[in-house]
Amino acid sequence: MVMMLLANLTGIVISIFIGYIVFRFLSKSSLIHFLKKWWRSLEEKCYVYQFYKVPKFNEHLQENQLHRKVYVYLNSLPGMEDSDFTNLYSGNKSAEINLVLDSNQVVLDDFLGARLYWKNEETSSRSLILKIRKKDKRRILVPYLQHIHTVFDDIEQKRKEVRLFVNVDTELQRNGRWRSIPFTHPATMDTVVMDTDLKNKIKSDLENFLKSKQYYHRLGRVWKRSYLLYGPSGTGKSTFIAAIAKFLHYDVYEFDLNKIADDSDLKFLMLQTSNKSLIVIEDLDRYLNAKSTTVSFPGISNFMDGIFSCCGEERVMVFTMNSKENLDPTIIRPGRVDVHIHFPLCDFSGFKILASSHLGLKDHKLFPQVEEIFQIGASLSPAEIGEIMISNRTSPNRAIKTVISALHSNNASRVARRLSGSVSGRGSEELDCKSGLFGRENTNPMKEFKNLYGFLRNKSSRKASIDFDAVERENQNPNPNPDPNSNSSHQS
Ligand SMILES: Nc1ncnc2c1ncn2[C@@H]1O[C@H](COP(=O)(O)OP(=O)(O)OP(=O)(O)O)[C@@H](O)[C@H]1O
Ligand SMILES: [Mg+2]
Repeated sequence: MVMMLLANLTGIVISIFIGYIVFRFLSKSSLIHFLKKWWRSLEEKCYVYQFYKVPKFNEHLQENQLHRKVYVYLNSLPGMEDSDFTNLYSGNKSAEINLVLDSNQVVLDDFLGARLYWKNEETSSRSLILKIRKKDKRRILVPYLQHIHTVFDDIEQKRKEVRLFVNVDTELQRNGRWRSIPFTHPATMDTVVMDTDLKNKIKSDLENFLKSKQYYHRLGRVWKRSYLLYGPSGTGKSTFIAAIAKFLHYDVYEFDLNKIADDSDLKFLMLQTSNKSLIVIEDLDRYLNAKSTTVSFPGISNFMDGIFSCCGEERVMVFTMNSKENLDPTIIRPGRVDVHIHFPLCDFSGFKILASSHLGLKDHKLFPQVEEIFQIGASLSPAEIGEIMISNRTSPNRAIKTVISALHSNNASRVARRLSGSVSGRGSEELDCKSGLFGRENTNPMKEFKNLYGFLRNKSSRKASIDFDAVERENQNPNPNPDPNSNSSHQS
């Protein structure tokens, strides 16, 4: 009995083993590929198909834009990589390789549960032929073509060179008021030192904005999103603007308010900006707090509200400030500024990120000493710490020692000022923040947020903060017909 059981068991184990070997052989050999192909062609024979032709040229021999869009779309499909045969071309950037359809190549695509077949017919008249099951046609054809348009727009946007536009004086306007150069700033979202959660929140906020066209239109709102970056000098605000531009592949229009004659000039310049662009005003606080201003307060408010953008949309506005205090709070009210992002001076975790990126150090025997001095309140801006590390990059030991002594002297002058009472006035504290010598120990972010919206979402006074208050409110009063593409719930 036992012998029989053992024999059966051995038989089962041997059959499993043989089955496994056969399966491995089939999956590695071309047989499985042929079986799949045979099954697919059998399946195809069971359905009735509809064909659509997208010719490369129209009857006037002009290029059919739809052909171009579909062609670009097809070349981007993951199915291209699985094709039996395709062309490889080098791209514009070095080391970039593109997969390009070959003549008569067939590519498969899936959309909303339907399978679509495209053939690149390069006979006398070059065309792309779409084959689609008749039963799926009515359901998916229109959304599928819209999907191709959207993907094409995205690809084009990513390919195009990002440019930086700056406005010139009214006297120099013979060639237009905007001058542009390629925007080659090396900063990216990865290189900016910032709390990782906060960075991810900002990235998904930007991505959601891009997907929310219908939602904004249904609400009758200008499709724009405004960010306020505030914090002491050298904390990465301008660098972050470059990172946003790269992330979105948007051109940057930097408005220099000092070169703008009046409100209507500001309006004129705004009308000359293009869609899908980043509108930037740096140091807005300094301009608003200055005595002589050519552009009025309502002029700037209207600009921030986006009501000037009568003819364009999809704009991201970014304003930078060293401090939100001393400002008329209406200038940064929700709707006018959607997201507030604080750029703090360095803390120990920021220091560690800088040490890792600038010196390649994950840990060091002097780190506990650095942590200790951060804990007693000393601080420097990422710009200052980064600079010390760059100039001492050949000797990480020396770099950290220099950071420690810079932190010590920062702490000593901070204590001396406190004793002499000179930090009691907020104005002088701002000045110190600009030179990067002082922390924000007197600036309570909780108070700032409460003052503005009666609301706080800040992990610690040293950590960068983001205020999604406006979005929260949208979530609390959701639109009865929310846009399926719009997703702001992640921000809560
Ligand atoms: N958070 C950061 N991440 C990465 N680099 C930073 C950061 N902060 C500062 N730096 C570096 O310090 C230098 C100055 O930064 P940046 O000009 O962005 O500061 P800022 O906040 O705009 O200052 P300001 O208020 O004076 O305009 C840049 O070279 C940048 O690379
Ligand atoms: Mg700056």
